[in-house]
Amino acid sequence: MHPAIRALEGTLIVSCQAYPGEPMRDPRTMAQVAAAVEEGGASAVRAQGLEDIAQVKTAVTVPVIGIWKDGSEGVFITPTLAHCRAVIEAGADILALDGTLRERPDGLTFAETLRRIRDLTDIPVMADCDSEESALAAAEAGADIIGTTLAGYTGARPSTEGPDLELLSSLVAQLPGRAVVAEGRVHTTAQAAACREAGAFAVVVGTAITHPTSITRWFGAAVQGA
Ligand SMILES: CC(=O)N[C@H](C=O)[C@@H](O)[C@H](O)[C@H](O)COP(=O)(O)O
Repeated sequence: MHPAIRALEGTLIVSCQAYPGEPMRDPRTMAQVAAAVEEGGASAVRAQGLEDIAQVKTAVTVPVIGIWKDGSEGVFITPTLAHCRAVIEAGADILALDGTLRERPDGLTFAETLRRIRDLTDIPVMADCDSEESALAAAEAGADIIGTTLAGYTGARPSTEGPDLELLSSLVAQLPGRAVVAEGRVHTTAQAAACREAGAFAVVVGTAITHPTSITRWFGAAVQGA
């Protein structure tokens, strides 16, 4: 296992993202958020977009997992080899990309994309998967981190209330010694602990830590519903 990945075992990774048109959508803001979660003990941060990656890199000492979301439908998380190259050039320490079996805009498979990335650099790669099939294929192709990031977002798996623990447990059992990371809908500390109990190598939390609009809505609904 890559030493940078080994260091993440048993830790919390925090995703720092703001969405198009939102008040916090500013690379400087995301860099401050990233610095704040580092102070809280995040072992790595996940940043979206080339400017955010570059700014976040200046604000933290922990590894930056870089993605580039292009669009919001189909394959949109670092969807092509060109996006991968740009994320690497922006300074990401770990490259994350769509790890599903869906057709990609440039026609390459995940495995072909990974092979081309390996020709360029040996930085670790995280596959954002949506199912058992895609995760096993990404592992076979040599991804350093297998994430459950897209489970519940592509139709391959139902969207569970919290993290997809069934998928997580199954991957942990089938991929011993590999970094199977829980990501997606981890909204409470209990759910984060449940992911570790299910064998997650590490846990990524985004919305519940770094997206105040969503968190406010959750609390607002609780207050109004009480
Ligand atoms: C499906 C998709 O586009 N997921 C994205 C991936 O980077 C982000 O929007 C999520 O916030 C991230 O995965 C963390 O998940 P959560 O915010 O649920 O803790």
